[in-house]
Amino acid sequence: MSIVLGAIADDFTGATDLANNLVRSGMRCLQVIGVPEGEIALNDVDAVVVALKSRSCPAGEAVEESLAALAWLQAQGARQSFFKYCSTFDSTDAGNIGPVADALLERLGSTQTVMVPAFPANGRTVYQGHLFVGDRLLNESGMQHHPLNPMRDADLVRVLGRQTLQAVGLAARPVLAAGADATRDHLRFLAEQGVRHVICDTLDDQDLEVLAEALVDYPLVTGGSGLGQALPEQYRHRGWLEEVSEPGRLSPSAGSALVLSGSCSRATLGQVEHFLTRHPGFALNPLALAEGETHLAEALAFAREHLAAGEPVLVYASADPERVKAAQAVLGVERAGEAVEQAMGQLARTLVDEGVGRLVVAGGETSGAVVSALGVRQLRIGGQIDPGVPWTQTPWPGREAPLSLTLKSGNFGGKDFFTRAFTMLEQMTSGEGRA
Ligand SMILES: Nc1ncnc2c1ncn2[C@@H]1O[C@H](COP(=O)(O)OP(=O)(O)O)[C@@H](O)[C@H]1O
Ligand SMILES: O=C(O)[C@@H](O)C(=O)COP(=O)(O)O
Repeated sequence: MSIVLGAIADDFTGATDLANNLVRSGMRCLQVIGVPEGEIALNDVDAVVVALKSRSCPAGEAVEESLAALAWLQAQGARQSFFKYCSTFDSTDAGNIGPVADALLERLGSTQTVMVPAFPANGRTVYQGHLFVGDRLLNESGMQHHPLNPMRDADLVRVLGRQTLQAVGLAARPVLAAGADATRDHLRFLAEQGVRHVICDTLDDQDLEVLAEALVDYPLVTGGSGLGQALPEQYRHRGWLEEVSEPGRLSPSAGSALVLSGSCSRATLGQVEHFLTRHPGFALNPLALAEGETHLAEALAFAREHLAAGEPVLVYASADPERVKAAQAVLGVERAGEAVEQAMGQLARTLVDEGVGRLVVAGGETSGAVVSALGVRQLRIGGQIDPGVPWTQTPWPGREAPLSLTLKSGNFGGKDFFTRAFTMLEQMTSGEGRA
């Protein structure tokens, strides 16, 4: 059976975010980790999201992996391709959004794509090409301190212009306000001028609907998960989707509850603080991790003791910008990040093997490290905890219950996310309050 949408996500939390919105809009969606090596069963699947860890790697690698994902998705008959990146446009002047979008367009033999990072439900909007997080410009939102890709410019036409040699244009709000036909005309006009990448303003869900209608025939669209919320309705109009009930049903969960947090984003820092007022937590220090095995062994011992007592436990490296800078000053940006990511991967592997069955991971890169260490290949998408963050499940060898896993984008989720996630899983899997 052919799929309708083939998506390539540049990180794992972003992939579940997109998959979550597709499921909520009625698509049957499978998330795979990396490009599948062989055949996989795609009966009753409308969309596949291939999760890559290509946001912060060298641009050449990101291009190569994204093209491999595209080839696989096309082999599954995808009618439309979607390159998913962060709603805060996480990238640097070296890429990877520009180089990957250029390569995908070229491979698809297409001349234009759009950039729609907005996710209004989570406060990400674009006006006159400028990205806002809530009421702040991107470069004043906290994202200017991101450990790997500090976002110091909110003007996306300018940001993308530094990542590609191709012409970058804008579809501004007045065009969208005039409707889908006017938007299509504007895009065509820009294409005639040789504009390959069009940054699209988006203030609300209605703008996303206009964009989805104007873009349903584009071979490639790019952006955040907001567009993923609006496209399924257009596929339905075309008769490409069957009506399904409960696309996001989960199985009963079991096992102890662990939170691993490597995100230093503002929302996560608040969630860590909130969790620590109620439950135990161990703070990982990247400098101590780089010195040898002792610090990690202490973290493991701490987690084991509290998990054995039946408590949910948090292990976190999340720290404010000053502490992140201090660690980076000694180890360098990459080594500091790697030290934390490696530790998170080892903690996850060991503790899941020992009986953790419900795991929340905060941070995109961190989730990539954890999911890779666990060797997870596919995720079934369940109900939503907060916008952009669903519970997911994957079979776990030797256990009847699957491993329940949440990959939380750094900046998503309410203050009580870490505690509420476990309560909501209970409700979702016992049949009450399914999202
Ligand atoms: N205390 C710290 N010092 C330096 N780097 C850190 C620290 N804690 C986490 N990191 C690194 O910061 C990066 C955070 O990125 P990520 O997990 O994608 O979070 P987010 O989703 O907020 O972007 C990871 O590479 C992580 O290992
Ligand atoms: O679009 C988004 O904001 C998210 O889906 C996403 O990609 C977040 O990435 P991280 O904050 O790095 O988890």
